[in-house]
Amino acid sequence: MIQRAFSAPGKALLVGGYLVLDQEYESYVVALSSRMHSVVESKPSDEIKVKVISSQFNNDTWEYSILKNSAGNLKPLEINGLKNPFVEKTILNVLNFFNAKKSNVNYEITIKIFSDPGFHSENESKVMFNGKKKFNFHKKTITNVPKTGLGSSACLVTVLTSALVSVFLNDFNVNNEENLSLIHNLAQVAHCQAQGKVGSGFDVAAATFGSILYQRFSADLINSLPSFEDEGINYGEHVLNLVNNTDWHFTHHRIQLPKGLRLIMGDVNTGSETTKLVAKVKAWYNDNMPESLNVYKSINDGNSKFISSLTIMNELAGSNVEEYNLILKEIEQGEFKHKVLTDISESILKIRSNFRNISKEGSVDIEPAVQTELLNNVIKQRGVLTAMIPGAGGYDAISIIATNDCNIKKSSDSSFENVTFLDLKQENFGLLEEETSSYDSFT
Ligand SMILES: Nc1ncnc2c1ncn2[C@@H]1O[C@H](COP(=O)(O)OP(=O)(O)O)[C@@H](O)[C@H]1O
Ligand SMILES: C[C@@](O)(CCOP(=O)(O)OP(=O)(O)O)CC(=O)O
Repeated sequence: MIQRAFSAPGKALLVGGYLVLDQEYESYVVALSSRMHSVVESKPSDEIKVKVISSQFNNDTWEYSILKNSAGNLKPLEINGLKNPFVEKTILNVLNFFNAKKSNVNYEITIKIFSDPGFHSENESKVMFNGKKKFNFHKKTITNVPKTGLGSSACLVTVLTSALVSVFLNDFNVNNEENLSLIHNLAQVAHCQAQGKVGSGFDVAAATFGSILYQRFSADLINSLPSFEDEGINYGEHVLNLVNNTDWHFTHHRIQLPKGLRLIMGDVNTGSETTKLVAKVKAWYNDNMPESLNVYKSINDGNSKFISSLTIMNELAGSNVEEYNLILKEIEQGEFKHKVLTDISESILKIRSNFRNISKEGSVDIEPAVQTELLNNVIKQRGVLTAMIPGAGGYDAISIIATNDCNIKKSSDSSFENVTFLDLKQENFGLLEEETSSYDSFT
């Protein structure tokens, strides 16, 4: 019996919301310290069986036997009729990929999934700690526990893909770029199919590669895959070709917040539906061409200035410690004189004001008035460099970049009453291999 374990981080899109859906624009994606985990056990067998257990959610279990159709494709069938499209599409793509590679896929595989507290509401959950890791156990099934918006499905698909790949690829190594790219490509395909749409994929990219500057792949890559059910199609061959032999032309440059700064995430708790927001913004964009293109260009100018200013800060932290410490002091004192600080703060204000215009013109709550008021109060606090609504915006969350010593979390300001500051930090790395013993005693 072989055992291995993997983990992948959640995400926050600090700049690049909506624009990242277009291949032309660059976005700044931060990986977060909340991780999803998979622990995989496998043994050779006469038939393929895959069991996925998510014991934190009322012992949710999905058990698949595999059917071979007339074209030789492998189709997972949940034996109790239970549905988890993310699990099913992951199994389907990984199995058919390795089947097309002529690898032996005859294994009995059991994968346990664990998810760090940040992904779901902690209400009514019971905390279990085994001395190494802490997980919340809920009385409800996964679909009935409210999410916080860190991208649970992308992390699930990424760690599940890694668990399965590690069974079929003996020397699978998360530090090998080629292996990482295999996980990324397979996970993007499965995630898009399970979601029923091709999003920008920044969440799967962050789960795999960590904090990155991200520019998307072309949606056509995934849209051009034939349907699994198409007659006479060898689906695995197509996946193999797409995943292994196609250049995806996407960017994932590693980034890191400048030294002395940290990310604070505030959960606002009401929630918004990304799909509806995206549909409204697309409608606004198309109805308002060519002015809408100018608005996007203006947002992109803000995004680029934000990104290049953080690069300048990172460089200064290495090359001129004295000047850098003065910059940090200016943030602490709330008096921005250095150009890099005024550039960062102005770039985010510019992005926000453009999104407020889109919100008004397109009747879409990207930065609703309550969030504007909240962010305006946040950026007045000492130690705060800037703050924004991450991702699609709406009523979900706010992100704050602040100094390590900033104590906004302890502020008694009544405008922060409805904000829950999450116990999270920025994380550099994406997919990691973990010690299997870290999960001992969790069932
Ligand atoms: N810990 C988990 N165990 C099993 N399935 C999970 C887990 N976390 C997420 N999922 C799957 O992902 C789905 C949520 O995906 P989605 O609605 O896209 O939310 P998110 O924005 O968090 O990715 C769940 O309904 C379930 O199918
Ligand atoms: C609008 C977007 O560009 C960003 C959405 O970011 P969120 O972090 O809000 O995402 P979800 O987890 O999917 O709700 C859509 C996209 O890039 O797919």
